[in-house]
Amino acid sequence: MLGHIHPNGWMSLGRAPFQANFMGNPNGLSSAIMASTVNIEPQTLAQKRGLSYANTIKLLFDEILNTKQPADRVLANYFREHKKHGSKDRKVIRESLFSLFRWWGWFKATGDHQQAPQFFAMLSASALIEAHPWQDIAQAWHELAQSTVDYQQLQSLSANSLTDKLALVRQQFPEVSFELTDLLPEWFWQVCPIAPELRPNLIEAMSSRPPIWGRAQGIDSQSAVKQLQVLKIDASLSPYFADAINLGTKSMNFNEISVYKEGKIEIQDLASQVIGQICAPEPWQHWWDACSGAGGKTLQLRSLMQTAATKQNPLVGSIVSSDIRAHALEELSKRAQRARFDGISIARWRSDALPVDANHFDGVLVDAPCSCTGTWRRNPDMRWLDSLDAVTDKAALQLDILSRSSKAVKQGGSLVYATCSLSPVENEQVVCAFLQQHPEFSLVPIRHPFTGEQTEMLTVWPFEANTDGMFVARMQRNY
Ligand SMILES: C[S@@+](CC[C@H](N)C(=O)[O-])C[C@H]1O[C@@H](n2cnc3c(N)ncnc32)[C@H](O)[C@@H]1O
Repeated sequence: MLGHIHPNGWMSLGRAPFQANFMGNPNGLSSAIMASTVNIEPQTLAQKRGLSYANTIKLLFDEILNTKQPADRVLANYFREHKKHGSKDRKVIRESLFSLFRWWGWFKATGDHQQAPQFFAMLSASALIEAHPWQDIAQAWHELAQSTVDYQQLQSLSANSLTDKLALVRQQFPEVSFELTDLLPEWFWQVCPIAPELRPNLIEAMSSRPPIWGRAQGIDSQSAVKQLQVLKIDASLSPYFADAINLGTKSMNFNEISVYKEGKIEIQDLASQVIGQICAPEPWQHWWDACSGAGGKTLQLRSLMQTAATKQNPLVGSIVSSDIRAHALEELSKRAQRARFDGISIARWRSDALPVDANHFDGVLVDAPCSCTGTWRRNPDMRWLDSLDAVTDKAALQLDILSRSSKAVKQGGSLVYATCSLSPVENEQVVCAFLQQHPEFSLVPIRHPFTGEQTEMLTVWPFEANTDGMFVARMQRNY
């Protein structure tokens, strides 16, 4: 039986000139996509491999766009079901897929990606823009795209800065007009009114991956860095916080790293570490992490308390961690055990009623659920899967969680509100609405740890120290 050839060049399975090797049965993915292959006869080994990769990436790319499920999740499911992909295959598939989303703001203007040559052109452009090491595959994609643009010439262009990348994409698709602002969705600019002169910095940061940031706990950061360097991990100290460690940009399996397995380092973005630093808990204080999730900030708070403890100022304080998700709290317990932290207890939110005592805590941290626009650098697909609602639909919940949690703060205590959103809708506006309804609280000025600037509410921009984006405001209960 002959396969059905679509006019766009992708072809349902059957007898095809070349049938891409799907390397297994992609259970859970849409069968229409699963069946797609391409009606192009590859000539070289690189083209055959390029075609095979392209089919897998196309299948995943469409699945993510169609179902709006995060790329990370779709990819994890796919690899769980397709064990025969080696680590190199996984890397090419993963990095290429993420690149497509990172540059989708440009690529979507280049034509219909359902057309096979168009999809190959996007893949080769993304590999060139990001200078991926598999240039033989990138060249094969360029050949399969049947582009008339000279590949060697494209390859000779620099791709270091975002302006270089823009020049490169303009060369590859001379008939299309591209702008830097296209790289983030139009609706984002409506809810993130950053000063126009800072826009290019923000776009550049959002179009690249930040390094992996870690935090030393119960170990001196210098000795943690040394142990990591022995394992050939590109680790270095950060100029901002004594416990922060830059782990470089290469992905690694932390479960093979002893300092991690022993709980001596935790993975935590540097912007997220700002929140614990702003909380600055004293060893004798009692803190409540009201939206603790799996405990990234609980562990940081405990570590900071431990580090600050002295004979005169002993570690007698505690942390209570709460979330609505039981599974996240279980994960938190495991992480606390791994770090051998005591003084942390769990109180799950089971209803709107406070799961802890009112008027009790020296400090309450509300790391509220939000749109997560500040983490788009690590999840470039989310900017295209979400819409304006992702930013505008949570303000009422955020204000509600903040108001309910504030009841646990004792007089003279601190209330810290944080999000990983870059929008005032989820940040300043929520804090202002809260302060209007709660005159017993007032803002406490804070110092930006990266810029030194004094401010009342702080947005950590991804371009300041190569991090995610975060927001934080610290308040005090006066009566
Ligand atoms: C930004 S995440 C917290 C991340 C965490 N603090 C960390 O550092 O890893 C927000 C958390 O709020 C929780 N959450 C959502 N709705 C909530 C609610 N109504 N009350 C309490 N927590 C809620 C979510 O389950 C999620 O874990």
